[in-house]
Amino acid sequence: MKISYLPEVFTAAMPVLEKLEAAGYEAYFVGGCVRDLLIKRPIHDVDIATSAYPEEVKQTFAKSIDTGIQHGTVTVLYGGGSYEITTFRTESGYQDFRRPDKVTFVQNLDEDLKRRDFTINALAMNRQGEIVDLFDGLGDLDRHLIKAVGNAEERFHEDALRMMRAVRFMSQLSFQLEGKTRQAIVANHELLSKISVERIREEFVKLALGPDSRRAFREFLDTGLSEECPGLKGQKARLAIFPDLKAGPDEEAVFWSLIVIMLNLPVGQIAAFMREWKNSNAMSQQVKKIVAAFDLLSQRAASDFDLFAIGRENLQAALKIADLLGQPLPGRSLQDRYERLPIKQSSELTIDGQWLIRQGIKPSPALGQLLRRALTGVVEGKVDNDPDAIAAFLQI
Ligand SMILES: Nc1ccn([C@@H]2O[C@H](COP(=O)(O)OP(=O)(O)OP(=O)(O)O)[C@@H](O)[C@H]2O)c(=O)n1
Ligand SMILES: [Mg+2]
Repeated sequence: MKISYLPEVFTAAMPVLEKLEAAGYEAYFVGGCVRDLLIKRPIHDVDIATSAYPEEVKQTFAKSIDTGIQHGTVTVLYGGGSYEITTFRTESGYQDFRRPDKVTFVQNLDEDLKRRDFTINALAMNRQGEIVDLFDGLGDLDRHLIKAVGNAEERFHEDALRMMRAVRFMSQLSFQLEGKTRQAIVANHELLSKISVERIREEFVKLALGPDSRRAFREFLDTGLSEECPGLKGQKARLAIFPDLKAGPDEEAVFWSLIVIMLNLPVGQIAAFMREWKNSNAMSQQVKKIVAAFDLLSQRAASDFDLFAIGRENLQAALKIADLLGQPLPGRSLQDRYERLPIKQSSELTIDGQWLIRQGIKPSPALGQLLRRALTGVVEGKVDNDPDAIAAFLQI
């Protein structure tokens, strides 16, 4: 198979392949970029595999960075682009199910492709646009299958994260798991516990935000993978709501909030759960606010001040969650009410503490209460946002 028309990301990278070939080495585009080209997905970056050793790659180009030189990867800066160039390699050892004990460089592309995870990711393309397909990755692209290269058990023992990658690709590509690959995940799901949470999280979030996340999440539960994830052990029944959502989440904060809501976590446990997953404090704070907003809106009629305190973005996220869960909330009218609020931020209030002091109020808890009354009054439309009107309203 030969591709006649190549997108710009590839043509821009051609001189890199040419330079390596001119220096006497073999060089190919490999992995996700070739897969995405063939199924017409947007391509973010291209990866290059070569017979040149890292030192030789560095000698071929003027500018390079040792990004992962111990694994054979050099990042080359060329013609305004940046390219990861990895020496053909095979890996051996894998005592810990995540990193090869040693990387062995090999002299041909075939050996390199053999140790890759899935057939659809084990494709290479040369400078002429010819596809190298040793494991019928093209057939699996047609059949919409995620299938391990060679023996699935071996591939998952080499790197257990690949089991998460399998369900992540299901979601992103709307593919199915091939039978033996699926069986190998079921049989080996416990190996995932050896993998760092950061790496698992990255795949989990990609799964959640992919177009087919609900079906992929079902497999994440059914294969046992969820049992190896922070805070999800023994929670299959609760998480089983996810595949029945009206649609998948389209934002990370909405996704984590949904998980927290499905798990029915008390407010006090949200931060610890988010930390276990190595989420940022900012994400954790955002999720806490969205979940609190969702709880409030589900439990009682929100006042204008409630809406003000929730804020536009968290309101939208909470309403989105209610919609995905099929819990009817009067979303439109709540949003309309929010948009009609006289002010959206405390800073928009025309008075502040200093102003109250100038009116003769002493710095004290009472001053704070006055300020709060002024803010509530303005937000709820009981008084105009004007110092004179507020002074009369507060009777000062
Ligand atoms: N655990 C892994 C990770 C990666 N790879 C190989 O390395 C390539 C590049 O990896 P990566 O960029 O992580 O994944 P992509 O398949 O390119 O997917 P994405 O579009 O998310 O980058 C993969 O296609 C695959 O051939 C692998 O065999 N095993
Ligand atoms: Mg990639």
